[in-house]
Amino acid sequence: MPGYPVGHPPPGWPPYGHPHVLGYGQLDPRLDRRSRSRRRRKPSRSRSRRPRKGAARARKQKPRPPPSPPEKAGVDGAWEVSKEEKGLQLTSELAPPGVQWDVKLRDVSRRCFAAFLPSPISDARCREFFQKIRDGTEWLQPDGALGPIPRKTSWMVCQGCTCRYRYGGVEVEPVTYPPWMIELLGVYMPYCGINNPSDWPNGCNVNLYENGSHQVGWHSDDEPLFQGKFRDIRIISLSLGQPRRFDLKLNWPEEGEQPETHMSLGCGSLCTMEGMTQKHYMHRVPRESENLGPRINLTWRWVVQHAGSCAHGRR
Ligand SMILES: O=C(O)CCC(=O)C(=O)O
Ligand SMILES: [Fe+2]
Repeated sequence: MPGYPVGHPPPGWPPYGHPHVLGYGQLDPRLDRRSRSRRRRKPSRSRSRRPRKGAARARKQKPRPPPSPPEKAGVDGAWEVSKEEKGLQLTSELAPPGVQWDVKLRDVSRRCFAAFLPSPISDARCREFFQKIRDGTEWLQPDGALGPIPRKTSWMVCQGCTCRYRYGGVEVEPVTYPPWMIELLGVYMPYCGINNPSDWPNGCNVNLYENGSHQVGWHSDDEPLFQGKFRDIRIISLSLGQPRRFDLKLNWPEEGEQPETHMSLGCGSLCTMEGMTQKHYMHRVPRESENLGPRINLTWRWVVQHAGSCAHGRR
């Protein structure tokens, strides 16, 4: 698909592997900004480099404002070269006729886009998926700098990928896509114009927000695995359960620009972040009133820079 990096599943796709949860963690979101691209500190000699099974490893991190703005690369003062020049096609353009994506963020100068699709499936089906995921995931709630992170989480990958997810001083072991993930991808990818399983996302961050106090602070999904600071990428997010607010914020707003974009992500809805959004924007799910019900969110991504030790990296 022009403009999009895609995963390359191994022979034997789709994977019906056994869930294999080893560990996961992330920076304490009470710091309210979770930049995941910080340099890692040297590991202390007395500690093993590998996280122990079933647990995540976290180190103290200090919040840091975004670095100074990058140089502009486009013409006539544009931040980036144009979408047309790059051949970037948006989900709203790739989706089949009749599927009405609402492009909520259209930042042409930065080649950043975010779109929303209300639930295309029935409430009953959404509830079924919610239960399958809630009961079929070994949820982890690792410690951040100030205690347990305020949500539960898992990092899932297509069969054969062994890439850990490292961000915010935390290293997370991968879990192979369980059968319900394959089912979900089969239902939702066609709404995004992705019809061939070999083009499906090969990684997914799964979060469980048990109530309104669960949240994720400002961050961007800019880890080297996805290369979102350097090229167009697409992240597709599915929300199930309690509707929650989702905010996007410009890193380097210019005079007169609206710095924030807000959405409400309801049960069964999809939301995308496309192009260079992980370079120019941060996003978050803010804390709300405690008595809100549970929500599950899946953010599908394409791992394009596999670890040297990963079989996918060696092919
Ligand atoms: O829950 C959401 O909608 C966003 C989750 C997120 O930003 C992430 O997993 O990186
Ligand atoms: Fe994110």
